[in-house]
Amino acid sequence: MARKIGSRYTANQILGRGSAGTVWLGEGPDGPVAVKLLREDLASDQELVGRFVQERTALLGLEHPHIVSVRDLVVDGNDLALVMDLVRGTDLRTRLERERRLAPEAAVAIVADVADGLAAAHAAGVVHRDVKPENILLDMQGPLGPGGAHPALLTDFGVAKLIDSPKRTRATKIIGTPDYLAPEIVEGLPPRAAVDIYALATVLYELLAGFTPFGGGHPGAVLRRHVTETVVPLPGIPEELWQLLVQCLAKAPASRLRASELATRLREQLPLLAGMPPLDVDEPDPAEEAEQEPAAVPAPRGTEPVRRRGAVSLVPGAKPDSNRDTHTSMRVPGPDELAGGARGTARAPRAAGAPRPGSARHRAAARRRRITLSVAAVALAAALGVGAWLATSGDDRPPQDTHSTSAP
Ligand SMILES: Nc1ncnc2c1ncn2[C@@H]1O[C@H](COP(=O)(O)OP(=O)(O)OP(=O)(O)O)[C@@H](O)[C@H]1O
Repeated sequence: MARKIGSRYTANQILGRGSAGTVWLGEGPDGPVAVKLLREDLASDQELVGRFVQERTALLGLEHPHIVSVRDLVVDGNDLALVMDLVRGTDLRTRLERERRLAPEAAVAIVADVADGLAAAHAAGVVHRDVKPENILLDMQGPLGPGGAHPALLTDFGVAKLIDSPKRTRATKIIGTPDYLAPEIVEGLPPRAAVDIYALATVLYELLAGFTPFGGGHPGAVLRRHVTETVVPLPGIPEELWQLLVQCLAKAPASRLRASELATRLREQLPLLAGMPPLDVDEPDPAEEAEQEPAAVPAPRGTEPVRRRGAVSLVPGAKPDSNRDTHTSMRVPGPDELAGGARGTARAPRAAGAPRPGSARHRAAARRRRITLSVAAVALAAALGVGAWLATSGDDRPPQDTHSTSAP
């Protein structure tokens, strides 16, 4: 059923739902658009509306072939909507679910596109903060690139930051998706451009392997692995590509490549990857994961049971508006839980048919948890000895001296 959005747009048909609202196929004065209509409880939050207006310039200013541009912001009665370029295609999560693993050439081509988009955003002083397959759209009407990959566009720029509440984030929480969270965020540092590189390298690993390097099990264990564990090599991956991944998954943000360098280096590798089939990597064993999960993060006495999964809203207290398991709440893990977690549990991929390495406790479904976390900074700091999990509602812009990048 069609509905008016402000005076200039009509929303005609639902394209998809996320945790923040519903995306519609719409029509505007200049033709078809995608309209992200935020949930009513978000739209009625005056503080949030104020921030949308404040961030208007940054949101509307990002123009790049690999970024889904925001064309307009509509604040109209109970409606708060972002009007975006319409991408006719699918998101990368859907493709990955369908194919399980991508051929290296296609994976690298997609990630190089996203790196180009990030380079432009970082040069404009914007950090995405939520790079993940759900936020990468594939334009099926665009020309086919290397490995048969359609052009990839990064979407949802600045949305995580806007929807995140300063009141709550100033205290002790982070918004994000644990599988893709850079270690420095876990350590309480403000998110700079390098967090996007880490997240994008995680996406590349996931496209190649079929699972993320540090995911699986309890969200607290996932965060701990980002800080303490090293990524385990993927069988059969070309050495140069592996070195690139390792560099971009470095614990130290300064060691990671900048987005423009990453795009260039990835594209240099494309000829070597032409025709290579998807890597033959066996999935970690779900049965072993089920056995080991509880031991990794034991429930402390006298606390509520951990809620392990389930879609919840991006904003605490609001009803979920998603039919996908992309956000999960968790109870704050206590110091005992974190300190008592299993050691050396980073995913250990193995060549198909090789014996299991013994510590595979990762369910396929658990790999895809998209989680919004509220965590106690002090508790984690005590447990890890690395600092607090602090969400920052402060300036997300990368310091120009360390991570500014040039638009391609
Ligand atoms: N600009 C767009 N053009 C076409 N389809 C889009 C566009 N933006 C989003 N969609 C579709 O709408 C769906 C929901 O998008 P949305 O950004 O709300 O949620 P998400 O990113 O999948 O999840 P979450 O916001 O919970 O992380 C996407 O999966 C995609 O299929």
